[in-house]
Amino acid sequence: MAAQAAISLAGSVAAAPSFSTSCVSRSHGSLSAGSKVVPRRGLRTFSGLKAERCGGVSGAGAFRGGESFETLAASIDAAKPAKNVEETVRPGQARASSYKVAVLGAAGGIGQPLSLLIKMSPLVSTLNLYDIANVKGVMADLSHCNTPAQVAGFTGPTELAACLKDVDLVIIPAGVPRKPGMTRDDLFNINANIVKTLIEAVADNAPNAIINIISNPVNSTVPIAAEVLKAKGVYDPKKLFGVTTLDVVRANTFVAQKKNLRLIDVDVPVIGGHAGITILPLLSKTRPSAEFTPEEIEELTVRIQNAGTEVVEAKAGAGSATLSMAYAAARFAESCMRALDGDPDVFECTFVQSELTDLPFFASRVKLGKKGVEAFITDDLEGLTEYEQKGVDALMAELKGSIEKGVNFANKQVAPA
Ligand SMILES: NC(=O)C1=CN([C@@H]2O[C@H](COP(=O)(O)OP(=O)(O)OC[C@H]3O[C@@H](n4cnc5c(N)ncnc54)[C@H](O)[C@@H]3O)[C@@H](O)[C@H]2O)C=CC1
Ligand SMILES: O=C([O-])CC(=O)C(=O)O
Repeated sequence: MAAQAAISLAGSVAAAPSFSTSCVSRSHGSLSAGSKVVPRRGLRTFSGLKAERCGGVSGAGAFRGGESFETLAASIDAAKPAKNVEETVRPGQARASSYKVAVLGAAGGIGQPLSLLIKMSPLVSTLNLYDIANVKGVMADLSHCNTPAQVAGFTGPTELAACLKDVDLVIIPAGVPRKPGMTRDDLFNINANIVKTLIEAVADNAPNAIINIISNPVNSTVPIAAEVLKAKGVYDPKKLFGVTTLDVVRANTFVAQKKNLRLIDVDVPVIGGHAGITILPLLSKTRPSAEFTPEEIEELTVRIQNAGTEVVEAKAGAGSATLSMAYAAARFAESCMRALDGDPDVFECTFVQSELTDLPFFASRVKLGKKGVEAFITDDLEGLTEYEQKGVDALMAELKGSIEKGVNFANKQVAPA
């Protein structure tokens, strides 16, 4: 395992107003058309998703349609459109930065709103949508938005390679969602195969891409992906991410509500994994600092751990979180692209290969850089309260089992390289 850099927030990093919350606060934290744009160090915010580096796009959010042609043109890839591409604006001159993104499972409950949010990002030049069905309609629909990203649709396994060719970022929300009464692990049998097949194609066609895995159970699908990539000889642990951003988004929301804080100011790190008790919010590390009674800690922790189930039950058989997940995944994708783009202040909690605990994978706050994970933030795990330490101790066995289940599944299926 490669040695991992670790950063203490007490050091230089701490001085930077760098956490997701501060980024959100600078960008006003909402998608409302009335959001103001707050320039910072010459960079620009965009659409409430914390995209502070917008590749030459002027401050106005592109989704509002008020931007100039020059503004749009500056962030369009001047390269020839790929197969199935429908241009939404005329190609312009060189852009400062833009990325090619693929969403696998793009026609689904998460995939559609996520693709819309990605389409709104001025960091994106090309948006490739893949699903086993219904992509053409989603592509036609999205391609009418007058934002710079060029949309292309790809349907079924024969078009998967073309979808993935040379992409910088692959986001995977493909797979079945829960129904009431199910655990995330109940999705394993179907989703493990889906993720394995998709990651094989990623390894073959976009071996250098950053990979964001949303498909559940994340605690197992990420280890599966790692094993598949290893077998293909292209595993880079710094570039494989399980998306746990929704846990942070929920923690921030619930804490702000409980403590009557400005929603966009709150930042709560969430560590461990992404299922039940493996989701562990560190309320003692809340920023701005807040006091909680033991009852509040118990209530908030349990609510954050069960928030996915709260949505599954409210949807009563119609699926699980889609809109909040799309928001969270778009935020994480933006963070990855900002980091690729050289923004030095990008921090997110995410489920990654890690040496912070005895487990091979663990969700924690990391610093993202041009090559993926740049450093692990060790401060969050230091000085835990007794309640939090008990939470860590309690989650280890379940998380270990889920990781091993994924690894065993993958190793039964993939031939060594
Ligand atoms: N990481 C997280 O925080 C969260 C994860 N999820 C997970 O995300 C996944 C997707 O959820 P939804 O979008 O609500 O489900 P959905 O059923 O609405 O959409 C899934 C999409 O995946 C597609 N799909 C199925 N097999 C595929 C394959 N082999 N290749 C490409 N696409 C394929 C389907 O056609 C469908 O369009 C579920 O596993 C769910 O549990 C959901 C919420 C939060
Ligand atoms: O609960 C689910 O099945 C979907 C999910 O991961 C979440 O909403 O956190």
